[in-house]
Amino acid sequence: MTPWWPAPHRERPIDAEVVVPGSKSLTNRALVLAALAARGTSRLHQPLVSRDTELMAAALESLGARIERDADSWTVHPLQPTTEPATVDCGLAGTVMRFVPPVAALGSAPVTFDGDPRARERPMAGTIAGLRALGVKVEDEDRGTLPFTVMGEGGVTGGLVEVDASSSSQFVSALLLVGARFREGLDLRHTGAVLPSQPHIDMTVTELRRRGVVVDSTPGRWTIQPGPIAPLDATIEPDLSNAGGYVAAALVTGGRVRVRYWPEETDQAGDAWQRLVPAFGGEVHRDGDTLEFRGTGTLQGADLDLHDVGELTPVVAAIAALAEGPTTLRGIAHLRGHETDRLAALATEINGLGGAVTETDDGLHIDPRSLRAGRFHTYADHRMAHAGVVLGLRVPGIEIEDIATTAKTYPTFARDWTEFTR
Ligand SMILES: O=C(O)C1=C[C@@H](OP(=O)(O)O)[C@@H](O)[C@H](O)C1
Ligand SMILES: C=C(OP(=O)(O)O)C(=O)O
Repeated sequence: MTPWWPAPHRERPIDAEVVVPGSKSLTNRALVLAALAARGTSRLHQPLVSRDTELMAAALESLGARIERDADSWTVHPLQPTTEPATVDCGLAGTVMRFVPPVAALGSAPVTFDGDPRARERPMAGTIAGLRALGVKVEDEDRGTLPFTVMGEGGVTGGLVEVDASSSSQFVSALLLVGARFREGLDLRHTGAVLPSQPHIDMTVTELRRRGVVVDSTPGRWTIQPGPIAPLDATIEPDLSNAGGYVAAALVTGGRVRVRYWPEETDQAGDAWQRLVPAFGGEVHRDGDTLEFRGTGTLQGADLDLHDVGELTPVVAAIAALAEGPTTLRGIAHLRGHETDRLAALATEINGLGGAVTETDDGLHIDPRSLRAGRFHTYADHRMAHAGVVLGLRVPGIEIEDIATTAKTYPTFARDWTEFTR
Protein backbone atom coordinates (compact mmCIF):
# COMPACT_ATOMS: atom_id res chain seq x y z
CA MET A 1 0.00 0.00 0.00
CA THR A 2 1.27 3.50 -0.79
CA PRO A 3 2.28 5.37 2.36
CA TRP A 4 0.09 8.31 1.28
CA TRP A 5 -3.68 7.88 1.46
CA PRO A 6 -5.90 10.42 -0.32
CA ALA A 7 -8.34 11.61 2.33
CA PRO A 8 -11.95 11.62 1.05
CA HIS A 9 -13.26 15.13 0.36
CA ARG A 10 -16.95 16.06 0.82
CA GLU A 11 -18.67 19.08 -0.74
CA ARG A 12 -22.15 18.13 0.57
CA PRO A 13 -23.20 17.79 4.22
CA ILE A 14 -22.68 14.27 5.58
CA ASP A 15 -25.84 12.41 6.57
CA ALA A 16 -24.90 8.99 7.95
CA GLU A 17 -25.25 6.44 10.71
CA VAL A 18 -22.23 4.63 12.18
CA VAL A 19 -21.37 1.82 14.58
CA VAL A 20 -17.87 2.14 16.01
CA PRO A 21 -15.80 -0.80 17.31
CA GLY A 22 -15.28 -1.49 21.02
CA SER A 23 -13.38 0.67 23.47
CA LYS A 24 -9.63 0.12 23.77
CA SER A 25 -9.59 1.30 27.38
CA LEU A 26 -12.47 -0.96 28.44
CA THR A 27 -11.20 -3.99 26.50
CA ASN A 28 -7.73 -3.79 28.00
CA ARG A 29 -9.02 -3.27 31.55
CA ALA A 30 -11.40 -6.21 31.12
CA LEU A 31 -8.54 -8.41 29.86
CA VAL A 32 -6.27 -7.54 32.80
CA LEU A 33 -9.01 -8.03 35.40
CA ALA A 34 -10.13 -11.32 33.82
CA ALA A 35 -6.54 -12.58 33.87
CA LEU A 36 -6.26 -11.58 37.54
CA ALA A 37 -9.56 -13.18 38.61
CA ALA A 38 -9.18 -15.61 41.49
CA ARG A 39 -10.83 -18.40 39.50
CA GLY A 40 -13.44 -18.80 36.80
CA THR A 41 -13.56 -17.64 33.22
CA SER A 42 -14.63 -14.19 32.07
CA ARG A 43 -16.17 -13.41 28.72
CA LEU A 44 -15.74 -10.14 26.84
CA HIS A 45 -18.52 -9.57 24.33
CA GLN A 46 -17.75 -7.31 21.35
CA PRO A 47 -14.17 -6.66 22.47
CA LEU A 48 -12.05 -4.32 20.42
CA VAL A 49 -9.75 -6.46 18.26
CA SER A 50 -6.86 -4.17 17.35
CA ARG A 51 -3.12 -3.87 17.75
CA ASP A 52 -3.33 -2.57 21.34
CA THR A 53 -5.75 -5.25 22.52
CA GLU A 54 -3.92 -8.07 20.72
CA LEU A 55 -0.71 -6.89 22.41
CA MET A 56 -2.47 -6.92 25.77
CA ALA A 57 -3.86 -10.40 25.16
CA ALA A 58 -0.44 -11.70 24.10
CA ALA A 59 1.21 -10.10 27.15
CA LEU A 60 -1.24 -11.77 29.53
CA GLU A 61 -0.87 -15.09 27.70
CA SER A 62 2.89 -14.90 28.10
CA LEU A 63 2.25 -14.50 31.85
CA GLY A 64 0.08 -17.64 31.92
CA ALA A 65 -3.47 -16.52 31.02
CA ARG A 66 -5.36 -18.41 28.33
CA ILE A 67 -7.60 -16.53 25.88
CA GLU A 68 -10.01 -18.12 23.39
CA ARG A 69 -10.92 -15.75 20.58
CA ASP A 70 -14.30 -16.24 18.94
CA ALA A 71 -15.85 -13.93 16.36
CA ASP A 72 -17.78 -11.73 18.80
CA SER A 73 -16.32 -12.66 22.15
CA TRP A 74 -13.10 -13.49 23.97
CA THR A 75 -13.06 -15.99 26.84
CA VAL A 76 -10.30 -15.45 29.37
CA HIS A 77 -8.98 -18.11 31.75
CA PRO A 78 -7.05 -16.48 34.61
CA LEU A 79 -3.29 -16.66 34.87
CA GLN A 80 -1.32 -18.58 37.46
CA PRO A 81 1.55 -16.31 38.57
CA THR A 82 4.36 -17.16 36.19
CA THR A 83 7.53 -19.03 37.10
CA GLU A 84 8.96 -18.82 33.56
CA PRO A 85 10.95 -15.84 32.29
CA ALA A 86 8.96 -13.94 29.65
CA THR A 87 9.24 -10.99 27.32
CA VAL A 88 6.38 -8.60 26.60
CA ASP A 89 6.09 -6.53 23.43
CA CYS A 90 4.25 -3.33 24.39
CA GLY A 91 4.15 -1.98 20.83
CA LEU A 92 3.15 1.63 21.37
CA ALA A 93 0.33 0.79 23.80
CA GLY A 94 0.37 2.87 26.98
CA THR A 95 -2.08 0.45 28.55
CA VAL A 96 0.26 -2.51 27.97
CA MET A 97 3.47 -0.79 29.09
CA ARG A 98 1.81 0.61 32.25
CA PHE A 99 -0.79 -2.03 33.22
CA VAL A 100 1.20 -5.26 32.73
CA PRO A 101 4.40 -4.64 34.79
CA PRO A 102 2.50 -4.76 38.14
CA VAL A 103 0.88 -8.02 36.96
CA ALA A 104 4.37 -9.42 36.25
CA ALA A 105 5.39 -8.47 39.79
CA LEU A 106 2.94 -11.09 41.14
CA GLY A 107 4.98 -13.88 39.50
CA SER A 108 8.35 -15.33 40.41
CA ALA A 109 10.36 -14.90 37.24
CA PRO A 110 11.94 -12.00 35.35
CA VAL A 111 9.68 -10.38 32.74
CA THR A 112 11.27 -8.01 30.22
CA PHE A 113 9.24 -5.21 28.63
CA ASP A 114 10.08 -3.40 25.39
CA GLY A 115 8.19 -1.87 22.49
CA ASP A 116 8.32 0.30 19.36
CA PRO A 117 11.13 2.87 19.07
CA ARG A 118 8.78 5.65 20.23
CA ALA A 119 7.64 3.51 23.18
CA ARG A 120 11.17 3.90 24.59
CA GLU A 121 10.54 7.65 24.82
CA ARG A 122 7.18 7.50 26.59
CA PRO A 123 7.14 8.31 30.34
CA MET A 124 7.54 5.21 32.51
CA ALA A 125 8.97 6.69 35.73
CA GLY A 126 5.64 6.34 37.56
CA THR A 127 5.52 2.61 36.88
CA ILE A 128 9.16 1.93 37.71
CA ALA A 129 9.24 4.10 40.84
CA GLY A 130 5.85 2.81 41.99
CA LEU A 131 6.95 -0.82 41.75
CA ARG A 132 10.23 -0.08 43.51
CA ALA A 133 8.38 1.72 46.30
CA LEU A 134 6.38 -1.49 46.72
CA GLY A 135 9.62 -3.45 47.10
CA VAL A 136 9.66 -4.91 43.59
CA LYS A 137 13.05 -5.09 41.88
CA VAL A 138 13.06 -3.45 38.43
CA GLU A 139 16.19 -3.45 36.26
CA ASP A 140 16.19 -0.52 33.84
CA GLU A 141 19.90 0.41 33.71
CA ASP A 142 18.87 3.79 35.14
CA ARG A 143 17.03 4.82 32.00
CA GLY A 144 13.62 5.26 33.60
CA THR A 145 12.02 4.09 30.33
CA LEU A 146 11.49 0.92 28.34
CA PRO A 147 13.17 -1.52 28.05
CA PHE A 148 13.21 -2.83 31.63
CA THR A 149 12.82 -6.10 33.51
CA VAL A 150 10.48 -6.73 36.43
CA MET A 151 12.11 -9.27 38.75
CA GLY A 152 9.07 -11.07 40.17
CA GLU A 153 9.77 -12.58 43.57
CA GLY A 154 6.55 -14.41 44.25
CA GLY A 155 4.13 -11.59 45.11
CA VAL A 156 3.88 -8.07 46.45
CA THR A 157 3.25 -7.00 50.05
CA GLY A 158 1.49 -3.79 49.03
CA GLY A 159 0.38 -1.00 51.38
CA LEU A 160 1.22 2.69 51.10
CA VAL A 161 2.81 3.94 47.90
CA GLU A 162 3.24 7.44 46.49
CA VAL A 163 3.37 7.99 42.74
CA ASP A 164 3.68 11.11 40.61
CA ALA A 165 1.14 10.52 37.85
CA SER A 166 1.22 14.03 36.38
CA SER A 167 2.51 12.68 33.06
CA SER A 168 -0.04 9.84 32.78
CA SER A 169 -3.12 8.69 34.65
CA GLN A 170 -2.16 5.17 33.59
CA PHE A 171 0.40 5.02 36.45
CA VAL A 172 -2.53 5.22 38.87
CA SER A 173 -4.82 2.85 36.95
CA ALA A 174 -2.04 0.27 36.64
CA LEU A 175 -1.53 -0.11 40.39
CA LEU A 176 -5.26 0.06 41.13
CA LEU A 177 -5.98 -2.81 38.70
CA VAL A 178 -3.62 -5.14 40.57
CA GLY A 179 -3.87 -3.74 44.14
CA ALA A 180 -6.43 -6.27 45.40
CA ARG A 181 -3.90 -9.01 44.62
CA PHE A 182 -1.23 -7.45 46.87
CA ARG A 183 -1.05 -9.18 50.28
CA GLU A 184 -1.99 -6.00 52.18
CA GLY A 185 -3.94 -4.32 49.39
CA LEU A 186 -3.01 -0.81 48.32
CA ASP A 187 -3.04 2.72 49.71
CA LEU A 188 -2.05 4.83 46.69
CA ARG A 189 -1.36 8.56 46.78
CA HIS A 190 -0.67 10.82 43.82
CA THR A 191 2.02 13.40 44.61
CA GLY A 192 2.23 15.46 41.40
CA ALA A 193 0.78 18.93 40.81
CA VAL A 194 -1.75 17.79 38.20
CA LEU A 195 -3.48 14.51 37.38
CA PRO A 196 -4.72 14.08 33.80
CA SER A 197 -7.49 11.87 32.43
CA GLN A 198 -9.71 11.60 35.53
CA PRO A 199 -12.44 9.73 33.58
CA HIS A 200 -9.95 6.95 32.82
CA ILE A 201 -9.19 6.61 36.54
CA ASP A 202 -12.93 6.61 37.26
CA MET A 203 -13.27 3.85 34.65
CA THR A 204 -10.66 1.77 36.49
CA VAL A 205 -12.49 2.20 39.80
CA THR A 206 -15.87 1.35 38.22
CA GLU A 207 -14.49 -1.80 36.57
CA LEU A 208 -12.89 -2.93 39.85
CA ARG A 209 -16.13 -2.43 41.79
CA ARG A 210 -18.10 -4.35 39.12
CA ARG A 211 -15.83 -7.29 39.97
CA GLY A 212 -16.36 -7.05 43.74
CA VAL A 213 -13.17 -5.19 44.65
CA VAL A 214 -13.52 -2.78 47.58
CA VAL A 215 -12.11 0.59 46.52
CA ASP A 216 -12.21 3.83 48.44
CA SER A 217 -11.45 6.91 46.39
CA THR A 218 -10.88 10.55 47.38
CA PRO A 219 -9.11 13.17 45.22
CA GLY A 220 -5.49 12.05 44.83
CA ARG A 221 -5.82 8.98 47.07
CA TRP A 222 -7.20 5.46 46.58
CA THR A 223 -7.32 2.50 48.96
CA ILE A 224 -7.98 -1.07 47.85
CA GLN A 225 -8.78 -3.94 50.18
CA PRO A 226 -6.92 -7.18 49.49
CA GLY A 227 -9.25 -9.85 48.13
CA PRO A 228 -10.39 -11.80 45.12
CA ILE A 229 -11.27 -10.21 41.79
CA ALA A 230 -14.46 -11.85 40.49
CA PRO A 231 -14.72 -13.09 36.90
CA LEU A 232 -17.28 -11.21 34.82
CA ASP A 233 -19.12 -11.48 31.52
CA ALA A 234 -19.12 -7.96 30.12
CA THR A 235 -20.17 -6.30 26.89
CA ILE A 236 -17.60 -3.75 25.79
CA GLU A 237 -19.00 -0.28 24.97
CA PRO A 238 -18.21 1.29 21.58
CA ASP A 239 -15.09 3.45 21.61
CA LEU A 240 -16.45 6.99 21.96
CA SER A 241 -13.02 8.54 21.41
CA ASN A 242 -12.80 6.75 18.08
CA ALA A 243 -16.27 8.08 17.26
CA GLY A 244 -14.57 11.49 17.14
CA GLY A 245 -13.89 11.61 13.41
CA TYR A 246 -17.53 10.86 12.62
CA VAL A 247 -18.80 13.38 15.17
CA ALA A 248 -16.45 15.99 13.72
CA ALA A 249 -17.71 15.22 10.21
CA ALA A 250 -21.21 16.34 11.21
CA LEU A 251 -19.81 19.61 12.57
CA VAL A 252 -17.43 20.52 9.76
CA THR A 253 -19.75 19.62 6.87
CA GLY A 254 -22.89 21.07 8.50
CA GLY A 255 -24.45 17.61 8.34
CA ARG A 256 -25.79 14.97 10.73
CA VAL A 257 -24.23 11.81 12.04
CA ARG A 258 -25.94 9.23 14.18
CA VAL A 259 -23.67 7.11 16.38
CA ARG A 260 -25.41 3.88 17.43
CA TYR A 261 -25.20 2.32 20.93
CA TRP A 262 -23.96 5.47 22.71
CA PRO A 263 -24.16 4.50 26.42
CA GLU A 264 -26.49 6.54 28.68
CA GLU A 265 -23.83 6.43 31.36
CA THR A 266 -20.16 5.84 30.83
CA ASP A 267 -16.72 6.71 32.16
CA GLN A 268 -15.28 7.05 28.66
CA ALA A 269 -13.45 10.28 27.83
CA GLY A 270 -15.22 10.31 24.46
CA ASP A 271 -18.54 11.01 26.15
CA ALA A 272 -17.25 14.59 26.28
CA TRP A 273 -18.20 14.98 22.59
CA GLN A 274 -21.61 15.79 24.02
CA ARG A 275 -20.26 19.06 25.43
CA LEU A 276 -17.51 19.71 22.89
CA VAL A 277 -19.84 19.73 19.88
CA PRO A 278 -22.07 22.52 21.30
CA ALA A 279 -18.92 24.48 22.21
CA PHE A 280 -18.12 24.64 18.47
CA GLY A 281 -21.73 25.57 17.60
CA GLY A 282 -23.19 22.11 16.88
CA GLU A 283 -26.11 20.24 18.41
CA VAL A 284 -26.55 16.84 20.08
CA HIS A 285 -29.80 14.87 20.32
CA ARG A 286 -30.49 11.45 21.81
CA ASP A 287 -32.88 9.06 20.11
CA GLY A 288 -33.03 5.80 22.07
CA ASP A 289 -29.62 4.13 21.96
CA THR A 290 -28.40 6.55 19.27
CA LEU A 291 -26.77 9.94 19.65
CA GLU A 292 -27.20 12.32 16.74
CA PHE A 293 -24.63 15.07 16.20
CA ARG A 294 -25.62 17.99 13.96
CA GLY A 295 -23.65 20.74 12.38
CA THR A 296 -25.60 23.97 12.14
CA GLY A 297 -23.56 25.65 9.44
CA THR A 298 -21.85 27.75 12.11
CA LEU A 299 -18.46 26.49 13.24
CA GLN A 300 -17.19 28.82 15.94
CA GLY A 301 -13.87 28.70 17.80
CA ALA A 302 -13.80 27.65 21.46
CA ASP A 303 -11.75 27.93 24.65
CA LEU A 304 -11.45 24.41 26.05
CA ASP A 305 -9.66 22.70 28.93
CA LEU A 306 -9.00 19.16 27.67
CA HIS A 307 -6.99 18.00 30.72
CA ASP A 308 -9.51 15.25 31.51
CA VAL A 309 -10.01 14.14 27.93
CA GLY A 310 -6.61 14.66 26.32
CA GLU A 311 -6.96 11.79 23.85
CA LEU A 312 -9.67 13.78 22.02
CA THR A 313 -7.24 16.63 21.25
CA PRO A 314 -6.11 15.72 17.71
CA VAL A 315 -9.65 15.63 16.32
CA VAL A 316 -10.63 18.70 18.36
CA ALA A 317 -7.64 20.55 16.89
CA ALA A 318 -8.71 19.56 13.37
CA ILE A 319 -12.22 20.92 14.01
CA ALA A 320 -10.69 24.12 15.40
CA ALA A 321 -8.46 24.53 12.33
CA LEU A 322 -11.62 24.67 10.19
CA ALA A 323 -13.53 27.01 12.53
CA GLU A 324 -14.41 30.64 11.86
CA GLY A 325 -12.87 32.00 15.08
CA PRO A 326 -9.80 31.33 17.26
CA THR A 327 -9.55 28.32 19.58
CA THR A 328 -7.42 27.75 22.68
CA LEU A 329 -6.86 24.23 23.99
CA ARG A 330 -5.46 24.03 27.55
CA GLY A 331 -4.41 21.54 30.22
CA ILE A 332 -2.75 19.06 27.86
CA ALA A 333 1.01 19.33 28.43
CA HIS A 334 1.04 15.55 29.05
CA LEU A 335 0.23 14.99 25.35
CA ARG A 336 3.93 15.49 24.66
CA GLY A 337 4.39 11.94 26.02
CA HIS A 338 1.66 10.28 23.95
CA GLU A 339 2.15 8.20 20.77
CA THR A 340 4.05 11.21 19.50
CA ASP A 341 4.47 14.74 20.90
CA ARG A 342 0.93 15.58 19.81
CA LEU A 343 1.23 19.33 20.44
CA ALA A 344 4.27 19.61 18.17
CA ALA A 345 2.82 17.20 15.59
CA LEU A 346 -0.51 19.03 15.33
CA ALA A 347 1.15 22.44 15.05
CA THR A 348 3.62 21.22 12.40
CA GLU A 349 1.07 19.38 10.28
CA ILE A 350 -1.75 21.93 10.37
CA ASN A 351 0.72 24.75 9.72
CA GLY A 352 2.12 22.72 6.81
CA LEU A 353 -1.32 23.08 5.19
CA GLY A 354 -1.34 26.85 5.72
CA GLY A 355 -2.78 26.88 9.26
CA ALA A 356 -1.85 29.16 12.16
CA VAL A 357 -1.27 26.94 15.21
CA THR A 358 1.05 27.91 18.05
CA GLU A 359 2.17 25.66 20.87
CA THR A 360 1.73 27.00 24.39
CA ASP A 361 3.16 25.58 27.63
CA ASP A 362 0.11 23.42 28.15
CA GLY A 363 -1.71 23.30 24.85
CA LEU A 364 -2.38 24.91 21.49
CA HIS A 365 -3.72 28.18 20.13
CA ILE A 366 -5.36 27.86 16.72
CA ASP A 367 -6.25 30.86 14.56
CA PRO A 368 -8.58 30.54 11.57
CA ARG A 369 -6.90 30.26 8.19
CA SER A 370 -7.96 28.90 4.87
CA LEU A 371 -6.11 25.59 4.43
CA ARG A 372 -4.65 24.16 1.23
CA ALA A 373 -3.84 20.73 -0.21
CA GLY A 374 -0.82 18.88 1.12
CA ARG A 375 0.62 15.92 2.96
CA PHE A 376 -0.28 15.21 6.58
CA HIS A 377 2.32 13.18 8.54
CA THR A 378 0.97 10.89 11.25
CA TYR A 379 4.07 9.88 13.30
CA ALA A 380 2.71 6.36 13.98
CA ASP A 381 -0.15 8.04 15.86
CA HIS A 382 -3.64 6.72 15.13
CA ARG A 383 -5.26 9.92 16.37
CA MET A 384 -3.13 12.09 14.05
CA ALA A 385 -4.61 10.08 11.18
CA HIS A 386 -8.13 10.75 12.51
CA ALA A 387 -7.31 14.47 12.66
CA GLY A 388 -6.01 14.45 9.09
CA VAL A 389 -9.12 12.85 7.61
CA VAL A 390 -11.34 15.46 9.27
CA LEU A 391 -9.34 18.21 7.55
CA GLY A 392 -9.60 16.27 4.29
CA LEU A 393 -13.40 16.44 4.38
CA ARG A 394 -13.25 20.20 3.84
CA VAL A 395 -9.87 20.70 2.15
CA PRO A 396 -9.40 18.94 -1.19
CA GLY A 397 -6.09 17.22 -1.89
CA ILE A 398 -4.99 16.12 1.59
CA GLU A 399 -2.94 12.94 1.73
CA ILE A 400 -2.51 11.06 4.99
CA GLU A 401 0.71 9.25 5.79
CA ASP A 402 0.37 5.59 6.82
CA ILE A 403 -3.39 5.40 7.35
CA ALA A 404 -2.75 1.83 8.57
CA THR A 405 -1.46 3.30 11.82
CA THR A 406 -5.14 3.54 12.84
CA ALA A 407 -4.94 -0.24 13.45
CA LYS A 408 -3.66 0.60 16.94
CA THR A 409 -7.27 0.99 18.04
CA TYR A 410 -9.42 0.73 14.87
CA PRO A 411 -8.17 -1.67 12.17
CA THR A 412 -11.08 -1.16 9.75
CA PHE A 413 -10.93 2.63 9.95
CA ALA A 414 -9.81 3.41 6.36
CA ARG A 415 -12.50 1.17 4.87
CA ASP A 416 -15.21 2.46 7.22
CA TRP A 417 -14.27 6.11 6.58
CA THR A 418 -14.33 5.58 2.81
CA GLU A 419 -17.81 4.05 3.09
CA PHE A 420 -18.96 6.80 5.46
CA THR A 421 -17.89 9.61 3.14
CA ARG A 422 -19.18 8.05 -0.06
O1 LIG B 1 -6.16 4.37 30.92
C1 LIG B 1 -6.42 4.48 29.71
O2 LIG B 1 -7.03 3.61 29.07
C2 LIG B 1 -5.99 5.72 29.03
C3 LIG B 1 -5.64 6.82 29.76
C4 LIG B 1 -5.21 8.10 29.14
O3 LIG B 1 -3.81 8.16 29.26
P1 LIG B 1 -3.01 9.46 29.81
O4 LIG B 1 -3.51 9.79 31.16
O5 LIG B 1 -1.59 9.02 29.74
O6 LIG B 1 -3.31 10.57 28.82
C5 LIG B 1 -5.62 8.17 27.67
O7 LIG B 1 -5.04 9.29 27.06
C6 LIG B 1 -5.23 6.90 26.95
O8 LIG B 1 -5.59 6.97 25.60
C7 LIG B 1 -5.98 5.72 27.55
C1 LIG C 1 -2.77 8.18 24.48
C2 LIG C 1 -3.32 7.14 23.83
O1 LIG C 1 -2.95 5.83 23.94
P1 LIG C 1 -2.12 4.98 24.98
O2 LIG C 1 -3.10 4.03 25.59
O3 LIG C 1 -1.08 4.29 24.16
O4 LIG C 1 -1.52 5.93 25.99
C3 LIG C 1 -4.43 7.34 22.88
O5 LIG C 1 -5.00 6.32 22.42
O6 LIG C 1 -4.78 8.49 22.57
